[in-house]
Amino acid sequence: MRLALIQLGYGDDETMPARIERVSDLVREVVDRERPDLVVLPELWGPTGFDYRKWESLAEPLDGPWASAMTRLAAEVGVTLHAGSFIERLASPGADGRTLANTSLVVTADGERTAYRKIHRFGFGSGEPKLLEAGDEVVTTQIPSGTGESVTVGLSTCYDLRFPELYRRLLDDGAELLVVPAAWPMARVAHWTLLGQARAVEDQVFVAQCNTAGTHAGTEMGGHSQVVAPTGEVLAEAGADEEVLVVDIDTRLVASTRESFPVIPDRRL
Ligand SMILES: O=C(O)CCC(=O)C(=O)O
Repeated sequence: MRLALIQLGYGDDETMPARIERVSDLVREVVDRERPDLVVLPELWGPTGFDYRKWESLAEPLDGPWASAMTRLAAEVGVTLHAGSFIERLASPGADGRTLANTSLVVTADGERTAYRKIHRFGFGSGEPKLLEAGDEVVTTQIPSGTGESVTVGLSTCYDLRFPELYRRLLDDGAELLVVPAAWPMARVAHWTLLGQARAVEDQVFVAQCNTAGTHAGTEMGGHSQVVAPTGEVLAEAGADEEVLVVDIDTRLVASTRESFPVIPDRRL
């Protein structure tokens, strides 16, 4: 299965429609050149990651312009697209009384869509916890692997990576590949790479982490997207700038790693 991770860089002066155009062209180019089975984009790249002052005005429902553009793009280029996340406007207030969520979206070429609402909100009281509703559903989805079989993909977003119990739930739900879009700052990028490798080793799964590059809202993003094998081997790692990573993974390695080093059955719950 071939993965393409687009580690997008941006600043403060690009509008959301202009960025959607630019990203669509990047997706078209990589699909044309590399024929991946899955393309991954970062967290909140449309409404500008950390710039939460823009979120209210750029929020939209699941059938809004961003999600519709991503659905059309996946169909046009014939690929499964993990479009990263956007600010979703919910139909009614959730348990915390908020009407916005940080929602990831996976779209297949034939228009099947899976949404995941970020469970762990980042911001220590401000930003996400103040503005967004938390997701309460652990989500996996089946995507075509390119060999005629399907792969179970576990969904999570950025700060979720610090909470291993979520990934145990995804493991128990059959995840073979964990995809993590992010807007993770440079200041803690060492945690980003370390935690991704830890999740791969402890759950014996592939981990594909797609971060943001550039500086926006005064925060330098960390880049260093990576793909990690169930053995812990880092198969590819990006630098700090905008970059596209293309990596072939053999999903049979999940079963063979678990068979040759059967640590998971030794869990004591
Ligand atoms: O946990 C971190 O250090 C960064 C998390 C983050 O930036 C996010 O979830 O948006």
